[in-house]
Amino acid sequence: MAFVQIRHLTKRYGQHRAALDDFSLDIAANEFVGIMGPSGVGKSTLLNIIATLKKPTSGTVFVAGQPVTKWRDAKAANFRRTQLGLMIQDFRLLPNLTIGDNIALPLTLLPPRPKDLAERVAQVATQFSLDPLLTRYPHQLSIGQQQRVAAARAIITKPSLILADEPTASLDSHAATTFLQHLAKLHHEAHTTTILVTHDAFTASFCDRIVFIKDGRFFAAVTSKGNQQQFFEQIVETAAISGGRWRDETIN
Ligand SMILES: Nc1ncnc2c1ncn2[C@@H]1O[C@H](COP(=O)(O)OP(=O)(O)OP(=O)(O)O)[C@@H](O)[C@H]1O
Repeated sequence: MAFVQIRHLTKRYGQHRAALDDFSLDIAANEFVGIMGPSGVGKSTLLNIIATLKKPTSGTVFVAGQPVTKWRDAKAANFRRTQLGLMIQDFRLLPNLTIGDNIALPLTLLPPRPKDLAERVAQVATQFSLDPLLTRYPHQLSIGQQQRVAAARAIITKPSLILADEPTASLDSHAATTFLQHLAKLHHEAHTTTILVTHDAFTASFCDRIVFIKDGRFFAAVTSKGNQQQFFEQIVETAAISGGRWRDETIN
């Protein structure tokens, strides 16, 4: 059984055309899937529904066989806290906490405080090359470093599912590459399942499979055969035939 089963999802905002229109997809355990498509086709809506932050108009998302989109608030909140690692563009570190304390936050907000907290902070800091920065404060870090702190914070709970929405959008190409290398390495070491939304073909080339959405529906999928450059070219070609209004930097 697929780890994430997306079944006939439709989402309407008011009277507008459906943002998602009977969208279905299976994602295997330990798969690293990218969701791509032109602006406004429903990518963020899809991720927010999987994250239980938005309710679908109809359809269901199952995670590990559980109908998470049917759950009420408290159960959904518990799912987000214990199972999900959310990486979003607007990551908000707390300015008055050190980097170490920011990373530890998901484990210190509610008691009990894990006995191995320091080890866990050290471990995720190493995964994102943040070891020398743990006693600094957010304003002393570059945006790329801050984004890696947010990623470390997202994975310290050992989530089974990582959802990332344009996590490299505010980074320059060097910082974005570093971030994606860390994410891909983490993905393969920790055996998580990752769904990443992006409009950028280079970012997408770090994934195992790319699913293209068009007008709220499945359009196409391409799978990596191991060569990142070839996969990148395949992604660019599929993006080009999918049409729509892509952001400028997608296909260059
Ligand atoms: N809260 C909302 N209220 C009304 N319409 C919305 C809302 N959120 C999204 N939409 C509309 O739903 C459609 C899909 O939006 P969504 O943000 O999911 O697309 P996207 O593919 O992530 O776009 P982008 O790449 O530009 O971020 C768009 O037409 C958008 O205007």
